Amino acid sequence: MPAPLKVALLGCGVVGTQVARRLLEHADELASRVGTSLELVGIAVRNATAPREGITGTPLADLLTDDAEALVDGADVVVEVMGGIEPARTLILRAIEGGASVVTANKALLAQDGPTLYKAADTAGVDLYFEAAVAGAIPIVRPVRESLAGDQVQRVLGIVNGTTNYVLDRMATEGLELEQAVKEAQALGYAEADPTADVEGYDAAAKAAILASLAFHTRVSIDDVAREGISAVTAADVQWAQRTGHTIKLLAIAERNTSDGVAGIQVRVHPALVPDAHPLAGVRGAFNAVFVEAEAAGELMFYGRGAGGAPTASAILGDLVSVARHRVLGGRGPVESSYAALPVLPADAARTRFQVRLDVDDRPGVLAQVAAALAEHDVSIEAVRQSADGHSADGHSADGHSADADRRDPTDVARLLLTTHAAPERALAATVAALTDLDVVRDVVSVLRVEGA
Ligand SMILES: NC(=O)c1ccc[n+]([C@@H]2O[C@H](COP(=O)([O-])OP(=O)(O)OC[C@H]3O[C@@H](n4cnc5c(N)ncnc54)[C@H](O)[C@@H]3O)[C@@H](O)[C@H]2O)c1
Ligand SMILES: N[C@@H](CCO)C(=O)O
Ligand code: NA
Repeated sequence: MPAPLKVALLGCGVVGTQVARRLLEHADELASRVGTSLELVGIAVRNATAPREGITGTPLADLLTDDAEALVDGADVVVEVMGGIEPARTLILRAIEGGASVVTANKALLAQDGPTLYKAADTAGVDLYFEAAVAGAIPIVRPVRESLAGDQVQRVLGIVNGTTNYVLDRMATEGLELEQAVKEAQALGYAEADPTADVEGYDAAAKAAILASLAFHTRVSIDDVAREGISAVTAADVQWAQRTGHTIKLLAIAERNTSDGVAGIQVRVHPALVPDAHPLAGVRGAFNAVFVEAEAAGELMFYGRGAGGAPTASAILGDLVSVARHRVLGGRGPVESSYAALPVLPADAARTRFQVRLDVDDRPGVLAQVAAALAEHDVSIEAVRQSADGHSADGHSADGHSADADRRDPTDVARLLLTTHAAPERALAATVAALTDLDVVRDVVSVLRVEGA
């Protein structure tokens, strides 16, 4: 057998602990798969003497060090699971320049500065692998980067944040308001104490940028992603979605599109109504799924656990075996593919269907005025549903935050639910402004995009 490969682990938190344990527990099998043994030479942490569950009292404790730089120097493979931009970026670049291959789970860094890492890896002739950075355990980076390398991806629709999927699922199944569901997610350890990165869609936007770069052979950074989180989604939105045969999901969307004659791509993250018949609607709890539409392959769906120590470690160790095999047998994995350099089109040019809920005066001619406002902006109505007095059939208030409407005589209020045909986002924004200005419209209660239809 060739000489053992020296593996340096940066970070020993949720993911790092599981990577270290599995490296130790499955050492013999991993050696057989790689063609030589993987020797964990050290684990860099902030405080090497602090007690750690799963590490203290095991042989792994002796490997802890707070000198990450010294650990990186001399390693054959560096596994970065510390997270954050710095010092992760500097350490990864140091590893690459020293000739080590790198495996990272760091979506934030890749979405902000991926090209710098790719370029360094290319110059040094080493591998940069990152399966764990998108949708944890689910193989999606490799399928898009390799299995679909001969196809033309048209669209990627992903549920790539487990925390928000759990929150929306609890709102749908238990009728919880967002705040209660987020508290539950925190109690279960899905959401952080500060849930902003998940709830406001930043985590999903980083993953969307990475997926879009791979799918469309184009550099896409997190700054190119139009982002809207789930903080405005109410229990009433979720109930109305259910009544119309939809489920609300936070989607990461990357698609080919044309705007003003320019062919490019659009990348966005926002809550959307997904028809119950679509496979993404059935993704429950904290699970993730990525739905890919490709020219020749057709529709594909990748499903599984997008987070958690052991599932994420599975993706890391798969990458580790791959890059280690390259060091044993020669050769390299894929390098950055950004030849297409497609323009990232403005977010307001995206074409989608919309569902708009309105409280209007319940009297003759109102529907005609509403329809005229849509027609004026070239937005075509697919369906209209009306319920009198703003209350749902089951007798509960269907809105919950329209204080103005509640103060008026409820008998002269009608709730309209309009579904549009596909329309450009900017036309819809203009339509909503026009509807808000109409005297007969009391409140535009919610506007939600419909995807996957
Ligand atoms: N937790 C998940 O389910 C999950 C899923 C997919 C990807 N990821 C990614 O994996 C990475 C790690 O996530 P985690 O949940 O294990 O994080 P964590 O906070 O549990 O662990 C981070 C570890 O890195 C160490 N660390 C941080 N800064 C350091 C520094 N400056 N010097 C030395 N050590 C330092 C900490 O001591 C800790 O051991 C992140 O990039 C995250 O986005 C996590
Ligand atoms: N916080 C992420 C997991 C790490 O990407 C999620 O909820 O899916
Ligand atoms: Na993955």
